[in-house]
Amino acid sequence: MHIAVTGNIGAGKTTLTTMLSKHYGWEAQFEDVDHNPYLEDFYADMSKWSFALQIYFLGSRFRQVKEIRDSGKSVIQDRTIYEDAHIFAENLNDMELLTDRDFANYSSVFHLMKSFVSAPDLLIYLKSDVPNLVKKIYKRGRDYEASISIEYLSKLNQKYESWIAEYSEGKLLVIEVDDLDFVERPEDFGLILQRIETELHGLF
Ligand SMILES: Nc1ncnc2c1ncn2[C@@H]1O[C@H](COP(=O)(O)OP(=O)(O)O)[C@@H](O)[C@H]1O
Ligand SMILES: Nc1ncnc2c1ncn2[C@H]1C[C@H](O)[C@@H](COP(=O)(O)O)O1
Repeated sequence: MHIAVTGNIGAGKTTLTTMLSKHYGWEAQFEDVDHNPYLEDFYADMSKWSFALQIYFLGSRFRQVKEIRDSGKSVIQDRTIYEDAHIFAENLNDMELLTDRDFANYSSVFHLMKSFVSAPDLLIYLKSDVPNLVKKIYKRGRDYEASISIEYLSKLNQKYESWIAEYSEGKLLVIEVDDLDFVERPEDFGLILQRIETELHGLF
């Protein structure tokens, strides 16, 4: 079984992925952030590093998808390959931080990879508004993320909303995280578990 958690920067994906992995005994796959060779440079100069970062994330995410398929285990994945292309790369192109030529080159590699990728059995979208994302990014305190602008987060949120509205690759669960505190309130975490179990009925 393949479960994926999707959502904007700071929505709580890593936190929820960790909690669900412990609760259900699913293997967790996290994003390549701490050892990412481009992320810090990207935030310092997006236009210069956007193509290199996108190719890096695409490769890293494709490797994860392959591992999930080969392992035969139940895996929960923190962010999907779809978001790299449909949210981040597209947004960078819209913002003219990724040239049309580089975006076309990137997209052709992405579409080739996508033909080898199966959608997760369940996609859990953590929906959050920009002020709450800002608070959580600040709380997490990664120095290089201090330069993330409200404009950047808002554009990403718009992309998420459009992409989720059209998502039809598999089961989808939308969780409005701003109304919940699944970290401090066990009853809120319980609500999320209930909704997951309803969606995955028959697969457990
Ligand atoms: N429901 C929540 N309640 C309180 N703090 C949260 C919650 N979800 C996430 N956080 C905190 O917000 C920050 C960002 O969360 P994280 O899981 O890293 O988000 P993401 O992986 O989506 O970027 C972390 O400091 C985390 O502890
Ligand atoms: N494809 C991506 N392009 C640009 N930035 C990305 C991409 N994937 C992840 N990121 C960034 C956003 C955050 O700064 C870190 C970690 O993501 P998070 O949503 O906090 O788990 O990587």
